[in-house]
Amino acid sequence: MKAITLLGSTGSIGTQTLDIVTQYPDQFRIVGLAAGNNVEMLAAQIRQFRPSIAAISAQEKLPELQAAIKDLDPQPILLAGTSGVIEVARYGDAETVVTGIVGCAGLLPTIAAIEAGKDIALANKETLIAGAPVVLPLVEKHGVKLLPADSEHSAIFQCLQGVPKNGLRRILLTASGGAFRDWDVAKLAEVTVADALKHPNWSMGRKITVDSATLMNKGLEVIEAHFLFGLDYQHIDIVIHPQSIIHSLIELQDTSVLAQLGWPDMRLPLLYALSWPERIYTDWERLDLVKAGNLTFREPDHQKYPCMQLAYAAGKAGGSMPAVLNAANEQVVALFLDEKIQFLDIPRCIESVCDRHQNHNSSNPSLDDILAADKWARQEVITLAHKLKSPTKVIPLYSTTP
Ligand SMILES: NC(=O)c1ccc[n+]([C@@H]2O[C@H](COP(=O)([O-])OP(=O)(O)OC[C@H]3O[C@@H](n4cnc5c(N)ncnc54)[C@H](OP(=O)(O)O)[C@@H]3O)[C@@H](O)[C@H]2O)c1
Ligand SMILES: C[C@](O)(CO)[C@H](O)COP(=O)(O)O
Ligand SMILES: [Mn+2]
Repeated sequence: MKAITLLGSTGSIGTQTLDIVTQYPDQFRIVGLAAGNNVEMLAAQIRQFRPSIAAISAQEKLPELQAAIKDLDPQPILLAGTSGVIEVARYGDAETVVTGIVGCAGLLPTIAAIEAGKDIALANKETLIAGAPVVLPLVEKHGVKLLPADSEHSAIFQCLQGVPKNGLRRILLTASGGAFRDWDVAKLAEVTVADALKHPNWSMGRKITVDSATLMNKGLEVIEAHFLFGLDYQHIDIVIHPQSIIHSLIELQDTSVLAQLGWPDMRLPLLYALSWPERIYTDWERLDLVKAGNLTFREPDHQKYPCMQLAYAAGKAGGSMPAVLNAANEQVVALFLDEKIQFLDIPRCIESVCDRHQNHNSSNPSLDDILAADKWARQEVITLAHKLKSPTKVIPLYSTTP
């Protein structure tokens, strides 16, 4: 039985992971849970899965959480704040930590888990995009596995099983095209938050759904693929595939192309990240190609979606630039979701902040450099937002004293 700790248990990735644990109680057990501020759902999860330890990031919610489960015997260790989430990440006999926290808030807990010798089922892409210069050496040093749970990177990882070293020539990342894939570019100036949250194929958290709508999610996934699979950027391509049945493809040195297909269901990549190298039987709906119908493909429109090229440029720049791109995106998406800026301001703000970082890019950033770049980028976006619209709050990433 595999012992798991789940970070971000109350979110889309978190609840789908718990669906898997519920379906396979003989295969998986929960050691730790961590959430942001959804105290009701976290309390219910603690009651159902009886973890040894749990944390809620929102410090002020701890008394409410304690009260909600005070009848449980034995009591789990209950913690709060960033330090509490970090403690959960490193705690006890968990073999694998599923990283379902959204954004770079997942970075410090993921590092703690790696330093505690735990394998990582990586859903939280921002952690790798921003933190790879620190995270990848730690993965190597501690001899842990970094198992992709993002659907495209899981597809690539699945296709790579059995491929000889140096056999990989090119990665083709598929993209649904997001909420506005059939919208005329002229109409993008007037989109609402509700419009952006209407993903055509997947049900996900708010931030990533906006990222899918701007195609920044795909740009981030290009950087994620670079760090996970070691290919340079000119060998990582994007293709629009509206049906989201092919979850990505790899081209081998002999030009053969391998693909992984399935219904758009995040439980499958999550299950594989937890069961690898084994495969677990499921009674889930099996793919029916006739029912799936036509599988179509088209070139990405870089004029309509500048975020992809911004991500390629940041990835190629390397150093602390991916962290700046990611933080600027997190902050500007938060402002968009707060209806403080317009949809088309998203790429404009990100481009401006990345431009201003060019002469300050740290080529081999330390963790402190990455955290500082992240914080700087968020503040820059806030400053820009003042020029675009009314003032707003900085979206805190983390407390700087873990
Ligand atoms: N959803 C998908 O299908 C999908 C697919 C591939 C990759 N991903 C990646 O997986 C990650 C999570 O995405 P999601 O869609 O699951 O997001 P989500 O639904 O918004 O859930 C985010 C989770 O993180 C928690 N959280 C937020 N800030 C936190 C903090 N400072 N400390 C601890 N927990 C915190 C939230 O807690 P509360 O809700 O309690 O505040 C929630 O449990 C993202 O990096 C995303 O890119 C998601
Ligand atoms: C589900 C998914 O893996 C989230 O990253 C997928 O990438 C979302 O679809 P899209 O192709 O980015 O719209
Ligand atoms: Mn994805």
